[in-house]
Amino acid sequence: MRKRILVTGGAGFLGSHLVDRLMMMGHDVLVLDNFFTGQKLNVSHWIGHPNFELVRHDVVNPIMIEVDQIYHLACPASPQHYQANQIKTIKTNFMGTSNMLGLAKRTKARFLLASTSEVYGDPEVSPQKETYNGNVNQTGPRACYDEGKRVAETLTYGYHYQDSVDVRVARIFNTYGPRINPFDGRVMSNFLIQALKGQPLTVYGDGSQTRSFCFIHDLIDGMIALMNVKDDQMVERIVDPAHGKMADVHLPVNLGNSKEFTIRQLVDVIFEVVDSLRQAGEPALQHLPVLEAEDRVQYLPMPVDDPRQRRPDIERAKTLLNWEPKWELKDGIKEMALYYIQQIKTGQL
Ligand SMILES: O=C(O)[C@H]1O[C@H](OP(=O)(O)OP(=O)(O)OC[C@H]2O[C@@H](n3ccc(=O)[nH]c3=O)[C@H](O)[C@@H]2O)[C@H](O)[C@@H](O)[C@@H]1O
Repeated sequence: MRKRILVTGGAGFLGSHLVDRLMMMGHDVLVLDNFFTGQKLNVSHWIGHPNFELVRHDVVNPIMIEVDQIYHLACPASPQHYQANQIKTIKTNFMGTSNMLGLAKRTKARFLLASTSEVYGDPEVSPQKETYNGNVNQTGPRACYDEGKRVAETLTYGYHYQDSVDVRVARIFNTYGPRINPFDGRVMSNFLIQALKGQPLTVYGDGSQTRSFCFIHDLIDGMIALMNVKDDQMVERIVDPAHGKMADVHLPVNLGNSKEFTIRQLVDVIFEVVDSLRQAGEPALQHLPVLEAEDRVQYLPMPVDDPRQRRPDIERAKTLLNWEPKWELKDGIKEMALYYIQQIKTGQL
């Protein structure tokens, strides 16, 4: 059924892929973005389409519109970007989420919060289940994002229990793919650009920290499935971590790939992909330098509070949504490399 769907942060990396899919499903899509990290170019192919609307708007300010569903993604996601203006990051998560939940309440729209694995902080358990309450440093440099998303979750459940807003919370783990800004600062874009340009890969710490990388198309499948699953299925009868007794709990859902890699292992996969593209004769790479094996990695200090390990337990998503990631890391990295190669060819990089 055709719906009117709002995507906040819809010109960003995740948002624009979500918009593509919703548009292709035939929905009316309204994008709000303040273009702090989002880019018009990510959605420019929809401009002029009768089902599509793009509005420059900061979710910190309320907006009055009529919608059936809200995907609330607006917030810078790269540690470099969200730490650049910590107050703004907290405001975006607190005030922005409050405004969008107010809108959901008024319009009776279903609301999906794009939360994050960062709510688990530097986890002491692996893999991380939705019932794990996390280990977050609330005064550290990442707190603006981690605590911001935690309070966004709290607000979401507040509106659910108090005002019966139909909500879903997706805890999104590291996601990668085409359209991540090459200067985003996160590991996948940094490493790929460096490998393509023949620069040393900047490994923070000794590279033994782990992450689990989900390809964008898998993630979007999961988000849409979560938005459209029946409300009564969201509730699970479990031992409630809040008081240790059996209770019906409306839980968030981890969305991510459960295959875990050390950052050193990621370096190897990146080189495997880029070297094979070079060997296949990719013309854009022929004039770029290639480093000797011993010069290919540069070790830099570990950022403060950088989580040592991260891997989602996705059993809940598998059962509830009949969903699991399909893309292999190597294949996803190749797609992303081809996207940057196109930018190199057109002189944008
Ligand atoms: O995706 C998630 O679950 C969340 O985690 C990410 O944070 P982080 O995992 O630290 O993302 P990156 O900046 O990509 O770093 C991943 C790992 O690679 C390392 N890294 C990063 C960049 C680099 O050049 N070199 C490097 O070794 C970092 O120290 C970290 O251990 C981002 O904060 C969010 O996009 C997101 O909500």
